[in-house]
Amino acid sequence: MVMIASLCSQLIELLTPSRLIVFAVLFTFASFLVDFTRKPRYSESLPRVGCGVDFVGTLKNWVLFVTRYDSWFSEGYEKYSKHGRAFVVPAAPAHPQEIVVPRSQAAWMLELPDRVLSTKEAHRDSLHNDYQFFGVDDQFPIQTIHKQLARNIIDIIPGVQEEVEAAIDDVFGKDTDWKTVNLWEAWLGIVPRVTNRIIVGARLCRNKDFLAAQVAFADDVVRNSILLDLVPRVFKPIVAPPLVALSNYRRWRKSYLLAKPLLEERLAGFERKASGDPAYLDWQPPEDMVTWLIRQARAEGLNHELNPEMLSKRILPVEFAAIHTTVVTGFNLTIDLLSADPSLNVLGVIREETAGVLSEEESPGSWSKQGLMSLHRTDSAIKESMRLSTFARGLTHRKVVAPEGVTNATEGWHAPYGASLTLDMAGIHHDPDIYPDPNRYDPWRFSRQREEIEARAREAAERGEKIDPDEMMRAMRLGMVTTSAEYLPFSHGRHACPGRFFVAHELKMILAYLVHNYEFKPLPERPKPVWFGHNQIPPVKTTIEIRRRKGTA
Ligand code: HEM
Repeated sequence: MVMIASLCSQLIELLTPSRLIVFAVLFTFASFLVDFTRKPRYSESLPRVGCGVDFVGTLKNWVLFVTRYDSWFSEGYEKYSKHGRAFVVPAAPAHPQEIVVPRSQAAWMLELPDRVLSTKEAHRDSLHNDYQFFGVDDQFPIQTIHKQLARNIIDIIPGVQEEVEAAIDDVFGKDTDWKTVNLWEAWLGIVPRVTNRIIVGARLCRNKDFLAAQVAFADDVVRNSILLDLVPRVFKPIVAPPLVALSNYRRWRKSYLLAKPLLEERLAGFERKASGDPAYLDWQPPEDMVTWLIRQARAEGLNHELNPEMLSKRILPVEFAAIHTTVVTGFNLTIDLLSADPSLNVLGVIREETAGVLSEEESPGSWSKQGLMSLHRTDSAIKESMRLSTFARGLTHRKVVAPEGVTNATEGWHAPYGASLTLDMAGIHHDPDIYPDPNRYDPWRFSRQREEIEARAREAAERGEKIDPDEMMRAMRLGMVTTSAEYLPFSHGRHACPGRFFVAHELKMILAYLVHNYEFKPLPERPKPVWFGHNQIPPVKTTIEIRRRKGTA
């Protein structure tokens, strides 16, 4: 006993604060090394960018990843991707390095089945889903959006238009004097509300506390992902739970309590209608994601899905996928439009096009799907901004989940289980061989091509001829919702964003309402974003000068 006590006191004497610090640093370093040895190893034949693969090079890569990631990609794009070769780019310390697949092999990558290359597992690793979304699998709500959103788009347009107009009036006001507005905050005032119109419906989408909790949850997911990327894998089960409990859990709980009455009411409505309650025979639930989730769970007999708590957790991944992506897209679009070449009169052209179509709608002033789809120039201005102003280096990530790995037959390299594959969206979008003058915002880049093909078709028709059907097909494929290996903001292939049809309508309605009801002062130059690892931090302090047009209030 005496011996143990004396050993303990000797130990305590040894543990000075400086020794404790050294011990913590060594332990963290050793953990990174253990992580490193467990990471997938790539073929020697794959070229690499960054500071090298030896010990010192790896350490440098981990540190410089934050500031050099974008330039490493650019270097690799020029040296390898443009020549149809894959290359390896360093990643954050806790992640395997990424194999950047060239555009010429995008089809190969995207057509491999999910049991070989998984989107779900790639997102799970990058967002640390198991911790951040409370271990609730995200595939059920993702399937709901895939199956239901595009199918219901015609029915949701009137509600979305109503919400767009009310949100913009609230954010920018009806005062006809010039005022200065923070642009990021403005988009945060519009998008979460409009998006939630299709997630939780008209009542809750206007509840400011509910929206604030959802936005804060999404912010926390992003921040925690960045932090957890820097933590060695062995520490994650220790670090992640308190981090998530302190932030994500609190936000979710707040949004859950606010949504609970609505969710209970909706669940009861379905129950009572199904049980033949006479008061509910004519009851029709609003078409929103809550309804779609309940319908899908009932159809599949998934009773554990049918409670308010689960429903409120199910909407979290969709809120996350939908809100910040749309906010940053709308934000970039506004600064691209306001810093565009004034001689193009972009806002004037959009005003003219949207006014023309809106006045010819079956119910003038109310958008229809057909009307929105015929806004070719407005579509082009948005699409061009999404091409130019990429907010991440790439958005298409896949993880190798086949135990035997995957072999690329074209080049002969092998990617083992756990390897990470990605497409270089920013490299492709800024390649002059694909998009001439790629760094210029050319709002009519896509509509010009469409109009040229349509003009040729008209001239051919006048001569009693037809143009090549492939040409007409090409014109139809120039819209912003058509994805391809050359246009990747919504990714491409079977996991391409299922929200893009809604986003296209939403952004066009927002833009139309803004240009009809407000005037803007141009920006002298486009504010610049900053790269942080694979993401861009938008210039969120940007302000714009805006005033309500007289006679529109
Ligand atoms: C401008 C706004 C948006 C952009 C740029 C965007 C982009 C993307 C991208 C790049 C992906 C990844 C696809 C892949 O891994 O291959 C994705 C997935 C997804 N997005 Fe969007 N998104 C936007 C808005 C939305 C909205 C509004 C919703 C829902 C209302 C939504 C729902 C989803 C879902 C559910 C997935 C997962 C698809 C799957 O894994 O199969 N997104 N989005």
